[in-house]
Amino acid sequence: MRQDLIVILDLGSTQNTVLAREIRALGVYSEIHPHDITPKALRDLPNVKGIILNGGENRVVDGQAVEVCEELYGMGYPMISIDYPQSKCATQLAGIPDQDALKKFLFQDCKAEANWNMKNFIEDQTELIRQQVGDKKVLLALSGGVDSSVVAAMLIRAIGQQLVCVHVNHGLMRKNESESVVKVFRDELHANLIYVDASERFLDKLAGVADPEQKRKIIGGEFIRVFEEEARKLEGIDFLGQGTIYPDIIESGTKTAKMVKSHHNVGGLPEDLKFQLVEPLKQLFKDEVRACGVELGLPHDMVYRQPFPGPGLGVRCLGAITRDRLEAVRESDAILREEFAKAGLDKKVWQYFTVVPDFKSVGMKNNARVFEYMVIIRAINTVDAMTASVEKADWNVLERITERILAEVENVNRVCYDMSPKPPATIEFE
Ligand SMILES: Nc1ncnc2c1ncn2[C@@H]1O[C@H](COP(=O)(O)OP(=O)(O)OP(=O)(O)O)[C@@H](O)[C@H]1O
Repeated sequence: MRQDLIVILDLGSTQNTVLAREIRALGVYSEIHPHDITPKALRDLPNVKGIILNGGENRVVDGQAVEVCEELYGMGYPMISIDYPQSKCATQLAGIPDQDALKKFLFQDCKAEANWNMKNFIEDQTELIRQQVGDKKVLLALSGGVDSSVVAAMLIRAIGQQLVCVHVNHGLMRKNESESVVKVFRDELHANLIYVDASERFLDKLAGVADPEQKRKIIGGEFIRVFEEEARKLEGIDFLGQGTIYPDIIESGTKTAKMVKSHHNVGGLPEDLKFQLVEPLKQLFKDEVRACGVELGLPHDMVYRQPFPGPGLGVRCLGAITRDRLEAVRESDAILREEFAKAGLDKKVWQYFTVVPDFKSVGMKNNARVFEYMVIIRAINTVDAMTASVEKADWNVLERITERILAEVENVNRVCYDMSPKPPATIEFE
C-alpha cells in the first residue's frame, strides 16, 4: 500500500467530513469509521498511522452515550480525541484542531507521510480490488453518470475482462448519451459491455402515467427487472460493483447521524441474487471522484457532466410521457447544452436543462395557425442544491437558443425562461 492512513472514529461529531477533508488537504489519506470498529478490523486496515476519536453532539444514541472499545487504547497507535470528555487519550481537544496542531499530530506524532494523491489512491484500490475479487467476476450497472463510470474505469484497470458492465438504455437518456457509453467503454476501454436497448419497454410501461411519483417508481422498478434479467443470463458472478461515494453513506445515516435519505445505488435486487459489493469510491467526495476519473483517463465531459436525475428525461417530460414531447425535451436539451458550451456557460452554471409541459399553446408558422408545445429553459446556480438562484443568462445567448429551438425542434412554438429560485420552486419540475 502506498498511502498512510489516519482513521477518524465517529463518536457523534457532525464534523467528521470536515476533519477528513482537512487531513486530506494536508496530503494524508483519512477515512471515517464507526465508533464500534473492532480491534481486528482496525488492524486489518492498511497503513494506519494514527487515530482520532471524534466526539460531538450526536454521541448520545437512543439515550446512551457511545464509547470506543477499551482495547483500542492499548494497540499502540498515536491517538487524540476531540469533544469526547470520557476518552482515555493523553491529548484531548475541544473542537477541530487548527492546521498547526493537526500537522504536529500527523507528521510528528503519527509520522505519517504526505502521500495521498490520486495516483497512489488508484494504485492502492487496484491492489485491494484484486485481493477482494481474485479470479471471480464483477457485475456493474453502468449509467454513464460520473460515479458508475469512474467505478467502471477503476475496475477495468484492476480486473479487465472479469468486469461485466450492463448499460440500460431506458429511452430517457439525453441525446447521444448511450452512444457515448458504448464508444468510451466498449470501443476505447475495451470493456466487456452489455448494452440493452429497453426504450420501448419503458415507454410502454409509462404510457398514460402522469403522476411523478408513479413515473419514478415505474422507471426504478423496470430498471431493476431489466438488470436482473441480464444478471440471470450470466454465469459465475459473485460480486456487484457500485458507485457508492462518501456522501451516499452519510445521507443514508451513519451509526450516530440520523438517516437523511436512502441511498440510491442498485438496491432492490431479489434475495436469491446474492452478491458481495465492490465499492472502491466509497471513501471519496464528489470532487475527488472526478479527479480520480480524470487520472483514469475518462473524457472530461463524462467526468464533469452536470447532475442528471436517475429517471432521466422522464421527469422533464412533464405529466404522462409521449414520444413527441420526449423527443422535444431531448432535442432542446441538446441545443441548450451546445449553446451554453459555446458561450462558456457550461463551466459557470451549475445545472441547466429544458422541460416540456403537457399542454399546448397557439402560434403561427408559415402563415398558418398551429397548436404546439412549449420548451421551458431552467438554468440555476447552487452550492449544495438546498437552495438555488436563477442564472442571469446573457440575453443574446437566450435569443440564439430560442431561435434554434423554434427552428429545429418539432412540435414546439414557444420558449420560456424559468425565473424561479429555490425555494419555493425545486430545481427539477417533478
Ligand atoms: N441506465 C442505466 N444503466 C445502467 N445502470 C444504471 C442506469 N441508471 C442507473 N444505473 C445504476 O444505478 C446507479 C444509481 O443511479 P442514479 O441515477 O441514482 O445515479 P448516481 O448515484 O448519481 O450514479 P451515476 O453518477 O453513476 O449515475 C448508478 O450508479 C448505476 O449503477
